[in-house]
Amino acid sequence: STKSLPPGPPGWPVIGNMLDLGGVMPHQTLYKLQLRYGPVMWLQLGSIGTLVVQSAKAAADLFKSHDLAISDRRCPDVVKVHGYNQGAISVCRYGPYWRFVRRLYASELINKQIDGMTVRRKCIDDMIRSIEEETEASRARGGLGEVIVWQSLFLMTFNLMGNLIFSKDLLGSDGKEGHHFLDAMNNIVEWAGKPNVADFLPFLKWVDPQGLRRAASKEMAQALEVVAGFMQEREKERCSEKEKIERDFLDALLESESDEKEGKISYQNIKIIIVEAFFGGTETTSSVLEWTLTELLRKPEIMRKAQGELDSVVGAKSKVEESDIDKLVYLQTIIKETLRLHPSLPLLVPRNTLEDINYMGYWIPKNTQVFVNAWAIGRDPEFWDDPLTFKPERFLDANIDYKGQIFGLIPFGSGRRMCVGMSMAHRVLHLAVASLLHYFDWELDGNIIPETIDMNERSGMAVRKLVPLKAIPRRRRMER
Ligand code: HEM
Repeated sequence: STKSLPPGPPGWPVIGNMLDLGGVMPHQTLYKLQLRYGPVMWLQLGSIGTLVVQSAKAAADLFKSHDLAISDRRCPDVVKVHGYNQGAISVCRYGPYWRFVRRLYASELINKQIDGMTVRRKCIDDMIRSIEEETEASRARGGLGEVIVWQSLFLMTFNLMGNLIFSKDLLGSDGKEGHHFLDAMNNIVEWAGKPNVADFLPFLKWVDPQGLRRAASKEMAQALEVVAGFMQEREKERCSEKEKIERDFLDALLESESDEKEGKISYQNIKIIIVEAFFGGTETTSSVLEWTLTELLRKPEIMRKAQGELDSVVGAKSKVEESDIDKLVYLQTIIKETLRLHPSLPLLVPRNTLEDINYMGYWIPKNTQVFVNAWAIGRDPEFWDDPLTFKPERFLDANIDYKGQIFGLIPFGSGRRMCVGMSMAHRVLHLAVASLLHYFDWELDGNIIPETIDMNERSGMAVRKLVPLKAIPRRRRMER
């Protein structure tokens, strides 16, 4: 029995179970398949053997007993353009380069408390201002003041990364390069999100039958070129006498380029690490914010309760501060509940086994792709009561967090390769939701019944709402 693979649907010759993966939302297809095959499943995707893990118990066993063995990544073919898979820590091989860059990332980008706090404050204030401007513009056009919330949320996260990395807003009145960069990023994601037969049937790799690699290569070149422009500008500044006040992530990367003692990051890899930070830190966070507001608009009594808490903790202060977050206990449960039902990366980032493993009585060979379905695990009926209902109260008396040790809630993954940006995301999510509810009452157009809001998903850099949320913000606070 230790030599058998987990159960799974029978496959076709050559393509195996490729058709079982479904269309653009494989996490949903896999969730349905577990009804027949159980929470640990095997799929043969062309030549790639794939282990699928879909319950809290099975995830606990995997991460507790085999974390090191699953610390490598499986990287889609389109992501290999321009050496992206070698430079980006989310997809590079497990080893010394990954370790070195991850440490630098954590110390110089994610956990820079003081600078980070100032930047977060600025970007959240800009977000509130942009929502006010949008709503005023809508009223000026004779509308109800309705806004497409996503735009302001994404702008906030994009400019947050721009400020932490380059010390400037990339999207704004004069951000031409920022728009080029964003267009290229969106296009790469579109190409990378399309199922690519060359991933499953490697003999087709060199033919690139769908042209995905060629298209992604062109867009990646454009994104890297924009970053190269910023780097050249910075290098000139660094050579000049002008003294720079704050040291940002770009400075840290450029310094490490010549740091012989610790390791060395090539010029190309610096560009790749920067592109990756935008991929990792923007749409993931803004999609969770959009889902949070959506869930609150569907259940206005939960929104009112959160605002009641804000009134008692933040009171008449004009701004929510980061130091308030620990006291906003109900708000924290809302974020957890949103991440349970709407993890931005539902299958995490696919892993790859470094060796054969004996897992829950099954034999999993070396070089197996591993999908951990965090989306299905958040709906696991063995772990959660009434799993399909949005109910933040479930967390009030439960000691459950998302730091990767409670396996029913793993939106940031677990183990060595879990999200390095989690603590930044945690701060931004709480500060942003608290500010959105502190400044505004949110309403739907009177013709829309809350329960009928479209909850379908679309995939991109992260899984977000297919139909962007539209809502009417009404100012609660006069001062900002
Ligand atoms: C709500 C926001 C976010 C969510 C839900 C999220 C989720 C995830 C997940 C599921 C993984 C894969 C974990 C695994 O395989 O176990 C991951 C990896 C990663 N995330 Fe995030 N993330 C978020 C925000 C961020 C931010 C703000 C950054 C950086 C600025 C970031 C950078 C990364 C990187 C670099 C990795 C790769 C880590 C590695 O392979 O060692 N993420 N993230």
